[in-house]
Amino acid sequence: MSSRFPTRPRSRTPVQLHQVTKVYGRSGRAVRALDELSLALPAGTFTAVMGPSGSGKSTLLHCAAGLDAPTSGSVVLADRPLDGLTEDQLTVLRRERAAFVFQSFNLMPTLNVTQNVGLPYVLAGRRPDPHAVMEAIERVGLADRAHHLPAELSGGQQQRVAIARAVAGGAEVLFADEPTGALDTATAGRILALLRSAVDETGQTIMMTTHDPVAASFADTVVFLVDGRIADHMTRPTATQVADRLVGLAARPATGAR
Ligand SMILES: Nc1ncnc2c1ncn2[C@@H]1O[C@H](COP(=O)(O)OP(=O)(O)OP(=O)(O)O)[C@@H](O)[C@H]1O
Repeated sequence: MSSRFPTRPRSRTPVQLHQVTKVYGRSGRAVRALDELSLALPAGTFTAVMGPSGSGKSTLLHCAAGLDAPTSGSVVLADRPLDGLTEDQLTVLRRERAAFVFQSFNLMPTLNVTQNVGLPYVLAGRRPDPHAVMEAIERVGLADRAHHLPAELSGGQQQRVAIARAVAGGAEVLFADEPTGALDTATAGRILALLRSAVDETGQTIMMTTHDPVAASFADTVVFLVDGRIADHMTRPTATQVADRLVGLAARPATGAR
């Protein structure tokens, strides 16, 4: 897949967060979703973010992707500090350097599957590469739905279109929030293998939240959040090790290790 995509100069550390705190709400009702969290993702790596419900996983992804602004601290995406960028500049940066697989799928309802997957090319002012688009659609198992509209697909199928689009577009960084949450085990395995190959074959950098130790085992590194802080890291994880670590974390308070 890689050879057909336009190559751009890539960052060596495309995602960087420095002492990021995110507080929602005010005074008595304030929630500290991220607490002075620092993290750097090297190019061409796959990182899974895990932790209990409410530990800050989605907030971390949103802040790292420039979809939400931290209360304090700084975020650098593809070598651009996000602080001080206008909303228009942020939109262009996200469009040119990042791709998103979020639970709100953001598929264009009037475009069919093929057109949705080719959309990053159109937004970048290029003609979609039909081979790359079709290959991505085949790899998420939707070749027989290529001309269907999103409304004619199940939720899990729509999610797979979003994944095909993110991979086919060749974005430098792919942010995925529970990308396999709505999928059966076999389809999830297929999608995770596709994400893994996007890292190994095209050098994409992936940051993915998940509750599933099997999904996390496809990553190079797992970051465990507790109360908005990084409580632990694991490299070259196996599903069993991840599951054991989650049980261990649930049994103790956050260490505050960062
Ligand atoms: N817009 C918001 N306004 C107020 N509080 C919020 C908002 N978004 C998130 N929070 C709070 O911030 C904390 C972290 O939420 P976040 O969605 O990042 O957690 P999560 O780890 O992704 O959870 P889950 O696994 O349940 O999806 C939670 O306590 C949540 O209630």
